[in-house]
Amino acid sequence: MNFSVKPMRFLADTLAQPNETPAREQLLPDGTTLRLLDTGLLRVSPSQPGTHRVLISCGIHGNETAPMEIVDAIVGDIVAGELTVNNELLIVIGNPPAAVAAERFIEENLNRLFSGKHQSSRSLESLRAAQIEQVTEAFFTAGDEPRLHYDLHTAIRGSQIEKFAVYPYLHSRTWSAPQIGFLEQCGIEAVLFSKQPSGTYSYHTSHLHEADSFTIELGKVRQFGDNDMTNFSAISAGLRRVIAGQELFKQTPKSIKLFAVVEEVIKRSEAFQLHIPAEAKNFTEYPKGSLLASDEGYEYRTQQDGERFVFPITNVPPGQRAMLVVAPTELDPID
Ligand SMILES: O=C(O)CCC(=O)N[C@@H](CCC(=O)O)C(=O)O
Ligand SMILES: [Zn+2]
Repeated sequence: MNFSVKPMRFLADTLAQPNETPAREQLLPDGTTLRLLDTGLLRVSPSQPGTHRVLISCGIHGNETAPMEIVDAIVGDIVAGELTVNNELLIVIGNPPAAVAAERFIEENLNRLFSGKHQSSRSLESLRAAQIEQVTEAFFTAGDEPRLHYDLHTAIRGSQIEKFAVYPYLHSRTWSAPQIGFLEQCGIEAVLFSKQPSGTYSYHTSHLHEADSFTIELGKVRQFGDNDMTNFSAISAGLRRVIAGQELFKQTPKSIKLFAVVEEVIKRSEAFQLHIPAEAKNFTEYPKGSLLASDEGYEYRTQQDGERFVFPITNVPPGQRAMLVVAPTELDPID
């Protein structure tokens, strides 16, 4: 272990050595310890135990740069002594080689490989998913505090609702009104409730570790340096409150929009087609009976007025999700 006093530059160091960053440790004057476990995997421990164990991840898709810049600014402030850490923290930059290549992934989509789905291949992303699962398990099982996971992303398309969260499928657990209230304070305008298990990182931590977990979409994908960081002040401030132990999760949701996923459209074959304009934005609304997607022996037509599409994509292997269809839901998270 290298105990060098050279201050950590988390994102720059990660991108400089995306396949192998030497482990190192840095002790701050207030007793906080930063331990770089491996490339893009940083554990931060306060000198006193906190109330929560907090996982913040970004760069699960390498071209989603704004989340990495948000997280890097947070780490920079911790290192500079400008943000006090009062909760155990794990920070993950998911796919550094893809970030260097400015690509969503190198061999396959990392965010389809969690919950053991990485076992069926030996791709770079499969090995990384296995490593991230191990580090996550060690982090969450090291204490009994409630577990939180915010997985930050940006979207391929523009969106009528720019900032939204995906609540992973909860099985028999119920959603957390204080968490949705917190997300609303962070500038998140809508929450989508998933209806089935998936290979995403947020589903993995939610299901296996019973964390309050979310995929958080913060706007459109842009290159490093092209992000308007003022656009992320509410989420940055919220995450900083959580890290500093100042967030009490007392806020109930007020006007955040809620959507249920009514259909997860899977690409079945190379005949798969989307029937939506290339420039149409996420959350575009369609009347009942509209054809949104077709494939061999399959059509998806909207089942009710007001259904909207999210994350449409044709360029995925057969068997993978090609689109979500969502509809406003009556669920009242304040109950
Ligand atoms: O814009 C897109 O099409 C994809 C943006 C993105 O990466 N979204 C996540 C959502 C994960 C979830 O459903 O929780 C993904 O597709 O992995
Ligand atoms: Zn993403």
